[in-house]
Amino acid sequence: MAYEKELQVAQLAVARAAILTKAVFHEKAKGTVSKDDKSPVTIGDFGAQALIIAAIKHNFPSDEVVGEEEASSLREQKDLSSTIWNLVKDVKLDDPESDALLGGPIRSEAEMLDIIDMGNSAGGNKGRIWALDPIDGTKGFLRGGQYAVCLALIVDGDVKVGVLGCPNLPIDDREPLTEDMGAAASDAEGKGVLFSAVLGQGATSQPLTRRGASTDSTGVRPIHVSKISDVSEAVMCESVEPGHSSKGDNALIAEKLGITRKPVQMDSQAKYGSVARGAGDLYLRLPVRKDYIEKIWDHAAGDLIVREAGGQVTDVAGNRLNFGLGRTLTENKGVIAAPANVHAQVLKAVQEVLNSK
Ligand SMILES: Nc1ncnc2c1ncn2[C@@H]1O[C@H](COP(=O)(O)O)[C@@H](O)[C@H]1OP(=O)(O)O
Ligand SMILES: [Mg+2]
Ligand SMILES: [Mg+2]
Ligand SMILES: [Mg+2]
Repeated sequence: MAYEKELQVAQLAVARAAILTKAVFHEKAKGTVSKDDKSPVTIGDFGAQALIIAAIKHNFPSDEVVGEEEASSLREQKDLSSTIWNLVKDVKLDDPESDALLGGPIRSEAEMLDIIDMGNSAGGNKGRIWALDPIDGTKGFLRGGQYAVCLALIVDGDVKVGVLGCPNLPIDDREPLTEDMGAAASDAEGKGVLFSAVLGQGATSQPLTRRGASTDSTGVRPIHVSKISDVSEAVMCESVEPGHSSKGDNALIAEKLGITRKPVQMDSQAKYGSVARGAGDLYLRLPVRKDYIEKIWDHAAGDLIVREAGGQVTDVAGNRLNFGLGRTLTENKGVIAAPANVHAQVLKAVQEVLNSK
């Protein structure tokens, strides 16, 4: 099968990075610093980026990576850098065979910083480029909500492989979303799911932990978007952060579609995963600020996983997301993810609301 090795490496790399993010999730001090754009980054984000890029470069040395984080602030803050190194150097998968496939441990703190900076590809529509968000939903991660470790392989501008590790979502695909899902999340028993897709091969879910090359049963299940026919019964997913997408527009769209259930708010691409397995029906992300351009690492894996599960993903104009234009989605505004049979109806309602403003 095409992209078999890429999928295996991506799944194991995300699972290994999630061991680190889960450890940081339970710590009070998460080593948070503020980036130039005022958004937070933690020791978990840096550590996960190092582990995942190391695994990619070990297996596919000439591939490029568009990663969210960079190491410049760490080179100036020795304490922070050594805290991250102390976490990174000890992380390994249960299964030695799988660990070896990822190239084993990173050798030194200096090498770790250089690896983090290998996420500096400019992106584009030529060649093999991985899009990496080591922790998507950092604000949720800090708040104790949902977050996701996100990795996708883009070849000549087209997403071919997508993997989302969601440590705080239920393993069970059938568990309904609850209104407080995004608020007090945990990674206790029964939590932690890994969503995956390869273009043309469908989408799956499986438990995020206790997996590896020698595990007999990895519990891989095919997933599908919901079979909703009456859109008024839809469960809508949206961001927690009011600055990331317009809740006011979502409320007007819901009203137009006759949706009466309150939207489920959760951070990160966990929303794409939830729609892909039919736990939620719709994911709407309408811009708040006209000047914000979405980043490819915030959407590449989720876009493929939803489409391979039978959904459709477009921007507010009805165009597919274009991942071949660099590090950002310069041609797209907003995101609408929905089962294919209701997407047109939802898009129409979105456009009516936006045009009436
Ligand atoms: N103004 C904005 N509009 C839309 N998305 C944003 C905005 N500011 C930050 N983001 C990004 O939204 C993502 C989280 O989305 P959600 O709220 O749905 O979980 C984060 O990756 C975050 O980027 P960053 O990682 O730089 O904070
Ligand atoms: Mg993100
Ligand atoms: Mg991030
Ligand atoms: Mg961030």
